[in-house]
Amino acid sequence: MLTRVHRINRRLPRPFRSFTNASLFPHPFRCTMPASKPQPAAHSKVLILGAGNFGSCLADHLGDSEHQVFLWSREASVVDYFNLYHKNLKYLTEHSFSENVSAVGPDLPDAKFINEMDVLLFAIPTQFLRANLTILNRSLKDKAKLPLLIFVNKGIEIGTDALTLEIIADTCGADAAKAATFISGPSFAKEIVRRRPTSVSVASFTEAEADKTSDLFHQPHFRCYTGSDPIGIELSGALKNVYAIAAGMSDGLGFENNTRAMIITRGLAEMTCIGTAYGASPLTFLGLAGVGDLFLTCSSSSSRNYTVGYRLGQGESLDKIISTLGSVAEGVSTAKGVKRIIDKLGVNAPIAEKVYEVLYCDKTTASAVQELMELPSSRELELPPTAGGPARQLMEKLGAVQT
Ligand SMILES: NC(=O)c1ccc[n+]([C@@H]2O[C@H](COP(=O)([O-])OP(=O)(O)OC[C@H]3O[C@@H](n4cnc5c(N)ncnc54)[C@H](O)[C@@H]3O)[C@@H](O)[C@H]2O)c1
Ligand SMILES: O=P(O)(O)OC[C@H](O)CO
Repeated sequence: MLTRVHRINRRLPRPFRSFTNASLFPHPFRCTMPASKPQPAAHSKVLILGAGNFGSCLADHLGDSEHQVFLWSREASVVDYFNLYHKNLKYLTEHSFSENVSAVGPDLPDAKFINEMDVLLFAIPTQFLRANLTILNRSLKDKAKLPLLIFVNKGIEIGTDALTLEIIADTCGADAAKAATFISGPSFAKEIVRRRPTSVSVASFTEAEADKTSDLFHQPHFRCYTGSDPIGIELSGALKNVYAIAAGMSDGLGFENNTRAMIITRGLAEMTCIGTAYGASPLTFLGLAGVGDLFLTCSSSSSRNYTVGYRLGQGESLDKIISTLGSVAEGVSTAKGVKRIIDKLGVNAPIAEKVYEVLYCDKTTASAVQELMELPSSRELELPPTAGGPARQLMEKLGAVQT
């Protein structure tokens, strides 16, 4: 049954198989050649780095699809407990994991182990990715035969304002970044382990790599839609976290449905303007990773970013919220990078600005909302006239040739 779904997908004409913006918004950097070693038809060996909520749920999903999955945790207690009970000591604690998943760690696996893998999947929060990739790169000797590289984090690095593509290029080289694939979209871990119908965007500059990732993950309860705008997909995932904080703040202050709908819709307009000025396709923000994930996280207390905002709106301090959340809320650190990016691009993004001011400039949530509501009237939808500076710089760093 599952294999049949894959076959049907592969037979469809290309326009129906994948969402690609190439004709409308030609990305001059698309690569068509496969870059990672050939993937086995079944029983791939997958190393998932990061045994938090999302790494664990994806390990379970791939284990259920008969892949051989190794889940790396940097905590010895999590590794031992998992291998004894097939449960995660800290995250999704009620769930019994697939027998095809075993835990490894706390040290990062050695070069021999890494090179036996068909797939490396990174589910590490953005701020810790650079350090881990730097160590791991020492094991990736043969750059012509890399494992398939998949990234699921949704954030912007503090200090550098780097997207994950740039972190990969800095640590593992331009070819690894061009081959990297990104999964993003409305996907709460706790629903994926219960096999609730879910869909995600999968993007890479290298079409064949996005197809491989889609093939690996696609199941009747977990649909993948491929695309070729990884910059837009990355920005979507990072930015929606900031707007989820704003929506949570509004609810925490006691505002109701009209206000949340306003934040979601104006948030989408801001995200699209920021992305377009950055050099992404505006259409990407209408996909699962954009508006899909924005809807999800702005309207559910299951979202950690929404929860941070809600508790701020209720009057709790950021320090207390972070120290008791028990899990990462990427929007808190990402708000810093977003503020610098919008300043540099000269994009009007008042909601993102106010979130930054509440988090880092001691502005109260009530005055942030009041200031937003007192802004003069403006045109509703206007994309920035110039596009692409940061994306062009990033692609120059990748040494990507025009095709
Ligand atoms: N939870 C979700 O539903 C979900 C869905 C999609 C994407 N994501 C994204 O996936 C990423 C991970 O999120 P999560 O929900 O698994 O977070 P989490 O808070 O549940 O887990 C974080 C994991 O990172 C590990 N970690 C912390 N510091 C580390 C370090 N210095 N080096 C290596 N590992 C370290 C922790 O041990 C833990 O295993 C985030 O970018 C998040 O935005 C999460
Ligand atoms: O809990 P959040 O806010 O980090 O959201 C998790 C995922 O990004 C939802 O797609």
